[in-house]
Amino acid sequence: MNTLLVSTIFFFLTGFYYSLPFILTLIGLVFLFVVVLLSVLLVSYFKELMSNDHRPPVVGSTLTMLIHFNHLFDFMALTAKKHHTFRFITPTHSEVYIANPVNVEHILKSNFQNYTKGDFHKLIMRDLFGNGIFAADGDIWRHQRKLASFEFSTKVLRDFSTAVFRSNTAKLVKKVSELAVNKQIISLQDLLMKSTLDSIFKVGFGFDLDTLSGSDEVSIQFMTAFDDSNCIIFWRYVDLLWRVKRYFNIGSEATLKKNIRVIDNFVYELIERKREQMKNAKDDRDKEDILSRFLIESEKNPANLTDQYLRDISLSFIIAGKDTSANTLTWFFYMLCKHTLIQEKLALEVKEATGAEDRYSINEFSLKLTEAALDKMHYLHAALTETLRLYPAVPLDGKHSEKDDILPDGFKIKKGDGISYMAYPMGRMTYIWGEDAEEFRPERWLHDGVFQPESPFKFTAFQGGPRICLGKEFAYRQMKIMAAFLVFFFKFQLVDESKEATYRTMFTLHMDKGLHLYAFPRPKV
Ligand code: HEM
Repeated sequence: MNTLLVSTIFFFLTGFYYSLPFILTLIGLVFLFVVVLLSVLLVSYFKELMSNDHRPPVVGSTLTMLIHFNHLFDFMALTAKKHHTFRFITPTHSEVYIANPVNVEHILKSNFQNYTKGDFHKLIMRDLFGNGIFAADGDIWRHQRKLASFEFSTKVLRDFSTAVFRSNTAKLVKKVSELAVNKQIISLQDLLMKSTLDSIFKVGFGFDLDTLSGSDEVSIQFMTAFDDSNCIIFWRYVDLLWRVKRYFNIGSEATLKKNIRVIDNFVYELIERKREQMKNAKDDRDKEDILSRFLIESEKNPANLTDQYLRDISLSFIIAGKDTSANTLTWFFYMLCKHTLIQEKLALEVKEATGAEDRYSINEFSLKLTEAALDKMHYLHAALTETLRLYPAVPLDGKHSEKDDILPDGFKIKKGDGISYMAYPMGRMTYIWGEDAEEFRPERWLHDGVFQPESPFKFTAFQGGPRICLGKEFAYRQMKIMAAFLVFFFKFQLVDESKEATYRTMFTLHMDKGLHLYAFPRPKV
């Protein structure tokens, strides 16, 4: 395609093939095409703008989102304080945003069948996610949901993943310890991302990646390509020209294509390696990792579980398991540095629940961090949940309306509208959480010291209804193990206490430029 473009420009510039009248006619035709296209878009824009018969108020267009892109979730929060339901107009349809829990329950549960991922989201996500569960509807979604639900409910996976979390967190503690002893700055988000990637690889695919040690160049390349793709794919929501750029393979789309090649090579090789490993160990087929189980399934049903489909499923697990938990823990430690009393309270709870003594080594502590001890840590559970209320790992979540509908608050939804519930803004609404909505206060989740869950349509970090997150329990277990280890061994302090952290706008709530801390080993007696 690039060759065609270059030769066309060359011919234009040299006039080698075309005469002047021909070129002028061609330019005229292109101009006419652009004018017709713009007119069609403008007409549909104004038609949408005028259709305010019980339609949610219009607060802007794609251009508004583009202008506020770098602080998009805060801009949405500010808008949601004025309007609980509102919309933006894009050249092709309206994008409705909702913050009212009753509306959220309606789209996620009561009228679930009307609110799908839809072609608009699927088209944007397809290059990275393919037919993976995050970008799937209907039978494809049901198939993966069924397979994955079964996996997540097995005791084998539970025991195996707990062991993996413990051993990978022990490695993380050693790494932080080395940096702390030398009084070096710790880039915690980076370390957390590497540690959760190592864990999801072991649990998902049965391989040791060890990105934490930084020795595996290929996996670091994969991780970078993956993070950048996540950003570029999200950028497509405000980039009206992404399809043109993709067609001509230029700009961000050319970068995305390169990144996806890196990702694909990595994942296909992984599938191949796993197949080889399983062939060589025919008698040992009772594997704990998720990919082995999907591969066994694919042998029974090769037409349905192709390599491409296995790639899509595998990638969905990586994105689900890596970014969400690591990002949440990053904001959690940021909050602990801002609220040192809470940090101390947590360290005390971990000590009491495990019965561990200050002088314990990493291995001794690990043995004490049993399931029963984790279950006793209500304050830790509340602090992680409070982090997710204010900094949900998935800050906005988009659906598509299949038919005309009316929301419980009376606003009309048209067939083809996009509709997103806003987890990040919702955490900041006084009409949902009370006057102290913007304060970090784990106590709001406790009654007599016992954690009290909230409705998933009010606390939307894990979504709700039939598509509620499948990894919720898995994620809490991992985050509790990692947090308990780290607060038991270290006290954390921000390198620059005057700076307010912010996010990089993408699918997951990634802290912009990372989290830089000092860690001080807790005194050993
Ligand atoms: C703090 C951690 C996590 C948060 C906040 C979180 C949040 C979410 C959210 C908001 C969704 C809905 C996404 C959508 O449909 O657009 C989701 C779906 C999902 N999550 Fe999680 N997640 C977390 C961790 C995990 C982990 C560790 C796993 C698995 C290893 C996981 C597996 C899944 C799967 C498979 C779905 C798709 C469910 C479906 O569409 O039926 N999640 N998660």
